[in-house]
Amino acid sequence: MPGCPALSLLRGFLDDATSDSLYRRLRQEQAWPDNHYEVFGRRFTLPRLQTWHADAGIVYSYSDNLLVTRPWSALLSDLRQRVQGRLGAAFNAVLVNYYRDGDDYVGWHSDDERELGAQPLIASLSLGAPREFQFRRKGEGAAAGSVLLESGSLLVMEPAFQHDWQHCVPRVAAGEGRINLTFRLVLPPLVQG
Ligand SMILES: O=C(O)CCC(=O)C(=O)O
Ligand SMILES: [Fe+2]
Repeated sequence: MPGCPALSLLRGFLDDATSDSLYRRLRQEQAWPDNHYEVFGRRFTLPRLQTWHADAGIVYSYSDNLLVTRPWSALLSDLRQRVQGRLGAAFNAVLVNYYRDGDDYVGWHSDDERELGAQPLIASLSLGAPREFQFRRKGEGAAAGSVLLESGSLLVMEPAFQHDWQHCVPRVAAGEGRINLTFRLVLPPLVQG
């Protein structure tokens, strides 16, 4: 992708009708939790709704601190199959983000928790309203570039992306609802580096 060799975008990974119906079903079926959390005795509000689903036995510090691990629904399993089939990669967990409107966002971060290992491949499926995804090199202040994530697109974050770059989905005026699913492979404790 222009501006970032560690990102590639598969536009139209799912067609519009499929993406639209998946967005509606997920929005209804996910049993979204409240976005107020207490971590280490401090309350905070997450600026979006989230659910975390993983294979049995998977332990992830991020989810431990914040989220209950849920099983895979039939719908989520089906999406995992499709993404795995397309990329020829295995995933054992998915973080589902629901941006209710343009006020919901995710700030600058890398998905570089140690449970993902040194070479984390992360596949990110977007459904619903398009949102801008920005990226910058670690240690730099300004975005180096951005990409519009449209419904049905699959953004592939190559391993180097989490190592060298940060990303965010900023607030936007008058934005509509969007759901994003990031498929991850959480490594068992013994092989964490
Ligand atoms: O919503 C997106 O496109 C990105 C979500 C994200 O960065 C994450 O879940 O770690
Ligand atoms: Fe992320």
